[in-house]
Amino acid sequence: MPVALDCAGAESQLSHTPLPVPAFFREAECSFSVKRARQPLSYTVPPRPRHKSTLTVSRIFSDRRVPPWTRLQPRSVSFHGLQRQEPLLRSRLYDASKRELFFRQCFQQLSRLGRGSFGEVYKVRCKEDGQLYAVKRSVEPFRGEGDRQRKLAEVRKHERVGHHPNCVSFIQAWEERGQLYIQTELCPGSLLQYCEQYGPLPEWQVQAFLWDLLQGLHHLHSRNLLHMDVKPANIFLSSSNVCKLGDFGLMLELDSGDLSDAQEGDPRYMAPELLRGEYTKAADVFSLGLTILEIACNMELPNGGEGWQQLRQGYMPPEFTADLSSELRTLLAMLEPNHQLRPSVEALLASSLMQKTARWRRLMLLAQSGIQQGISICKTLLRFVQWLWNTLCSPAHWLLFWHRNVPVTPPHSPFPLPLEESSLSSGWGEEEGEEEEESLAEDVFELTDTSEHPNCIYPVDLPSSDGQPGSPIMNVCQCAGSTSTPRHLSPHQTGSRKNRSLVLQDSPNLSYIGPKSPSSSPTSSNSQPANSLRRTLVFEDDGREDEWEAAVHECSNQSTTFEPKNLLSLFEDSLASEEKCQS
Ligand SMILES: Nc1ncnc2c1ncn2[C@@H]1O[C@H](COP(=O)(O)OP(=O)(O)OP(=O)(O)O)[C@@H](O)[C@H]1O
Ligand SMILES: [Mg+2]
Ligand SMILES: [Mg+2]
Repeated sequence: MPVALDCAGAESQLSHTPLPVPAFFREAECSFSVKRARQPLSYTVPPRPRHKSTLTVSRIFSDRRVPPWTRLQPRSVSFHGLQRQEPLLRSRLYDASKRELFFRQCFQQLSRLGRGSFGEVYKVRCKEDGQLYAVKRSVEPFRGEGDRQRKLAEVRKHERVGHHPNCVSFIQAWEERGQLYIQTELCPGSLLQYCEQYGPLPEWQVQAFLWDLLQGLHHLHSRNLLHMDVKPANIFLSSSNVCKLGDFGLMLELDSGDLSDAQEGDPRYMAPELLRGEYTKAADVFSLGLTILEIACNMELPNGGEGWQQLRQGYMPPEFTADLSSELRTLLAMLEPNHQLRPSVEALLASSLMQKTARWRRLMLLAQSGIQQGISICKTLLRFVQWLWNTLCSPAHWLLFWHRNVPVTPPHSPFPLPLEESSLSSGWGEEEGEEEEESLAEDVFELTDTSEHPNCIYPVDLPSSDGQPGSPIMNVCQCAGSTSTPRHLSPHQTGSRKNRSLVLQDSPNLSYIGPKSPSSSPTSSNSQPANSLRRTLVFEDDGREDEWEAAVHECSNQSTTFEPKNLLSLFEDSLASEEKCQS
């Protein structure tokens, strides 16, 4: 029969077609993957806040009223007390008559730490107290009052958090020319960066971090606050490796009763019930559970799809979790799909594993702080001894120097020089020098540090008696805004403070015109007054002595720790004494 034949033909055709294999839930493990080396962890920028009420812009009937946020003076932003205060920001370093921003007048910008959806974060040094801080500055000026209020809300939330060792501390906030600045404690890095460097983390460290974070969450939850964006990028590490919750931009205040502005954080860490609009403390517990799974198992968390669904249905891929201890796996009940059955922060802290961790973690932190204090005491003592040595030895050195009437130059001197390298830094000691070195490499701001002038030339050492070219004569560093920039700075000269200091003779742009070459004997330059040493340098290509003079003058005026004139006069005196000796 034709029909039967047709059917048979169709059947034979179909038999060659591969049948689709049903993808069973448990077999879809390929949705999970191990983190790829050097690929940033699950860092994604959360969605931008919804813009509900941007001001209407009419070109015909423009609103001529000046919005309050464009007021020139910086205003403190604080929500403490019943009424929002808006006093003028004060600092003894701030001069309102200058056009320069408060941020620039009172802080030295060292580097950019990161950028989020709200703003850019800078590592800064407060010029008033000399301490390092992080300052988050909103990228765009306020678009209107609604936008401004939304941004200012982060300040209110941060203020509500208060101080806790496991939360990033808020210092102050202010607005100026339509931009918001939030100054917080500086943390050396985030958990995201730490895992990129050291991941996968050993279990003892995961347990320690979990305990820290539970402490931080307990503090928030006890104040009816939901973080809503717990993830490695928003967890910061202190210098003693204590985890701190940060970035409170999406935080929800449960007692405010208004959850209309609630936003979900990063979808990778999002609790399933948030899709249904159920905002509870359990959502933070779920995000923390995923964070722990990620850092303990080196697992790339899915952004969506099958793997995303599985993790929210109580399935944990055994090939990732097999190596975890049974105690930690029990704590991963944080990933319970039903938020009502999910353990609370208090229950987790009461677990035997966390109780055990609490004991040794407290001891470890105590020991760490003891060691740190010991080190800082040793450093202070060392500095004191160094200072004592310099004070006691320097006069002896100079007495010897005068007695022998021999022009001993600093590089050949058997005594330590009173002028140390640190005196060229901004004056915050050795560690700070190192910090700046690291930060300047990725600087994004115009540097406003007056003690450091790129492109300015400082005499730092006297030429050696033999006038060998190896003797350091000048220290050249880069200067913002100066026209005297050496044009062909090699990358290693621009890279760091130490590398930016280079011997003048090696500079392609500078040469001697007075004592023609560095190898000429010092006696030949005796007739030249020491002050004219300044004039012995010109830029080879265009000989802009005036600009150079001006730059040197400006730098020597602004530098507080370094006095080139003293050294030059010393040099002059030594030459004179040598001349006398020879005659
Ligand atoms: N206190 C701090 N110490 C050190 N680095 C910080 C600090 N605060 C922020 N950062 C860095 O800046 C980045 C962005 O900061 P933050 O997450 O607070 O900004 P955001 O604009 O709110 O970002 P998001 O898009 O996550 O909301 C962080 O990922 C981190 O690298
Ligand atoms: Mg963030
Ligand atoms: Mg944020």
